[in-house]
Amino acid sequence: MREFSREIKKIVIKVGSSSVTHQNGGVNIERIEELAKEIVNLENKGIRVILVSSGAIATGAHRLDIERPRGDVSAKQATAAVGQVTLMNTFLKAFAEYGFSIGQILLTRMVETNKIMHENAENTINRLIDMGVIPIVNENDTISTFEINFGDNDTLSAVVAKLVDADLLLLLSDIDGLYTNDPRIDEDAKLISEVSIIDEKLRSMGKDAYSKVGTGGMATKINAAALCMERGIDTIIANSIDLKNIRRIIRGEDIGTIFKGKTNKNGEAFKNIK
Ligand SMILES: Nc1ncnc2c1ncn2[C@@H]1O[C@H](COP(=O)(O)OP(=O)(O)O)[C@@H](O)[C@H]1O
Ligand SMILES: N[C@@H](CCC(=O)OP(=O)(O)O)C(=O)O
Repeated sequence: MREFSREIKKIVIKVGSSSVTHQNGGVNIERIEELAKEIVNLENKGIRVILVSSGAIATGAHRLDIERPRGDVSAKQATAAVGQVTLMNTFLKAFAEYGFSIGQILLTRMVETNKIMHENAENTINRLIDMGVIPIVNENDTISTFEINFGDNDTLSAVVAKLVDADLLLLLSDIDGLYTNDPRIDEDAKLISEVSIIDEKLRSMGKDAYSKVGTGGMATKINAAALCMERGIDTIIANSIDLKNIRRIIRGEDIGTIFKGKTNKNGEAFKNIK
């Protein structure tokens, strides 16, 4: 069984585009319904959950019946604006099934560096949590072009985990975890169970996304884990294909790849350090 650096009371779960949409970009209703069920189950156990969901661009393109825009930034932004509505509508219905409300939070990475934005985002998310509402975060693609260019909701989810001082960041993707190489191109690649140091060798294993809908691949997930590690927050990358993985992971089962948060010399996880 796994030991976490902190007792798990608050977690950030990030789902990638490939987890909430089908290959053609259409919203994966079944997956979203299962996700809502798992999250509500955690909430009922007293574990607070903040969800970060990608998929706005993929969903928007499907809705508009256009190819997913690649290079054209304003086309991506407009497509995301359409898809975000469909995505949230699906989450709204899925959580309503269990009597839970959701709150939409659109952020940019600037919350990390801008003190006022940081405080406002922190206050809003914390207030939603206090109200028993599930915050659902995506990047604000209309005003932010950095993330949209790099497809990097992974880093944004780490920023959110730090912002709310989460005990765990769970990155759910279309793959079992970090392998020694992309297993879609290298059949000898091996799954790594635990990472305690992120060095150049490890970074070089994380390649770009192979799928049509995902962006950033493992490289951005390793970046996210590195940000959390510094704050003593564990990060786990696991497969969203079976969402019961969420409860298994929380039970301490050895699923996916864990990046262990740094601890101080007494072995205690760093906490409440800005
Ligand atoms: N070392 C690696 N281990 C596992 N997957 C990798 C690795 N390098 C690249 N990948 C690719 O990263 C993809 C996951 O990233 P991405 O498609 O961006 O997912 P998401 O949409 O969930 O953010 C995998 O499907 C795989 O093709
Ligand atoms: N804001 C964009 C995020 C794109 C993105 O980061 O995608 P992913 O690599 O699937 O997490 C969207 O919702 O489409």
